[in-house]
Amino acid sequence: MSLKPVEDAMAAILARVPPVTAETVPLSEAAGRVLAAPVSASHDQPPFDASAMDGYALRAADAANGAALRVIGMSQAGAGFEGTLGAGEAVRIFTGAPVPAGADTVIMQEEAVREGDLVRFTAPIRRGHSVRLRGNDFAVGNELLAPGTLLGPLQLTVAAAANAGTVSVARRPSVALLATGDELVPPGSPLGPDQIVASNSAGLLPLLSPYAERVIDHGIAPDDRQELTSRLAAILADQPDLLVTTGGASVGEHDLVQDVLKELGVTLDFWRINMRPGKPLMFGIRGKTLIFGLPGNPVSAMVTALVFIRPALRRWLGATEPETWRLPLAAPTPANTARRHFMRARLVRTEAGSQVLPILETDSGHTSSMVAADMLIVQPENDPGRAAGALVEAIPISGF
Ligand SMILES: Nc1nc2c(c(=O)[nH]1)N[C@H]1C(S)=C(S)[C@@H](COP(=O)(O)OP(=O)(O)OC[C@H]3O[C@@H](n4cnc5c(N)ncnc54)[C@H](O)[C@@H]3O)O[C@H]1N2
Ligand code: MOO
Repeated sequence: MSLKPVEDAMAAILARVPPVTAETVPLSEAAGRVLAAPVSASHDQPPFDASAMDGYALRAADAANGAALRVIGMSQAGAGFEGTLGAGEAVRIFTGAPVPAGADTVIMQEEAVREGDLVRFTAPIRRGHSVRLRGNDFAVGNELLAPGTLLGPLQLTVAAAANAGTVSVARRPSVALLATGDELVPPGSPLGPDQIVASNSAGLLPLLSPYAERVIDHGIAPDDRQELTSRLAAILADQPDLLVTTGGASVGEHDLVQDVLKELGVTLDFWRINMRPGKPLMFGIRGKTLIFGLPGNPVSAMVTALVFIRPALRRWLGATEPETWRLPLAAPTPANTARRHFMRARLVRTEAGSQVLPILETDSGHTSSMVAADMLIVQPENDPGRAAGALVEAIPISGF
């Protein structure tokens, strides 16, 4: 069977992702969610002309030639001056307080000399200075946050300033994980002969959680047709939005996942991708459940999850797909094979700026080389290898 190009596999997966559905959540629970509808301003911000400094509000023309002004009252944040400021008058004012009617300028107190009821200014008066005009931040009706925006600390601050008590966000999918393999034991178990510690789900769970309503780890199923069938049938009966299996994806007699999934009614879209690591990725669908059968090798499982599942989940949430990075190589890359290589790499700081350092380990079972990796260099099919300094495409591993 020929290998499917990475782009075709991605397109086939994205075509199966359902349209965004929205739900309303309180702002206090919206961190990490993706907006499904815009957040627009329901009031002007600031809602009134406000002072940017502690000092005095006045009419610039009155104090232009060093004249003393009479202080007739006070304007505090939350309790503005009621009257209108007239010729030759000033109002003591504090940061955030409404600028009184009649005033056009605020002078900070460091540039003022107070003598009883009078105040004079020691610096040139600049009309309009230190006044935040009503609506200068945003005005009623302005769209402040677009659908697809990930709500982080800065975005939530703006949403709160816009007086949004609730926001409309994308419903998140439920995800089920299942590791397969007779040799696997959970982390922390005594290791018997021929056994391997199951590590894939430990990484997939935190990788997928930011996008998911919940990720349920269903543990380990053995390479036994009957047992695997009943475990997968039980998981599919719950109709998770996504089922992610690892292992058993290849061609050996014990690689049963594909057969069992088919028997359980999964329509297989494809199997085997023109990439390394991760060639034996399976993708299929059953009812509303999208099924990703990841290879068992831990690096392959991580890479296929980063390259395919993460963009699928971003699409699910309507989140803006980030651009890949283009960075200069900190060291040369070797020639590639005919399969696209997602090469472990590390972002390094040099005097010339940020660069990406390839990690030359290519064994897809080699987990310790992943520790230093925070990027994947995307090396094209048949790439002849590049010299240090050449610009290459890279995908950051962390981040949404
Ligand atoms: N004759 C061929 N053999 C293989 C091919 C091939 O095309 N022809 N492809 C190779 C490639 S590429 C990969 S990748 C692997 C994928 O194999 P499977 O998905 O069937 O994975 P397993 O055989 O079950 O396991 C592979 C490896 O990973 C370990 N493993 C499995 N699950 C876990 C887990 N949850 N945590 C940690 N480690 C895990 C397992 O013990 C094996 O060492 O197939 C090649 N073979
Ligand atoms: O495609 Mo496999 O992941 O190279 O070992």
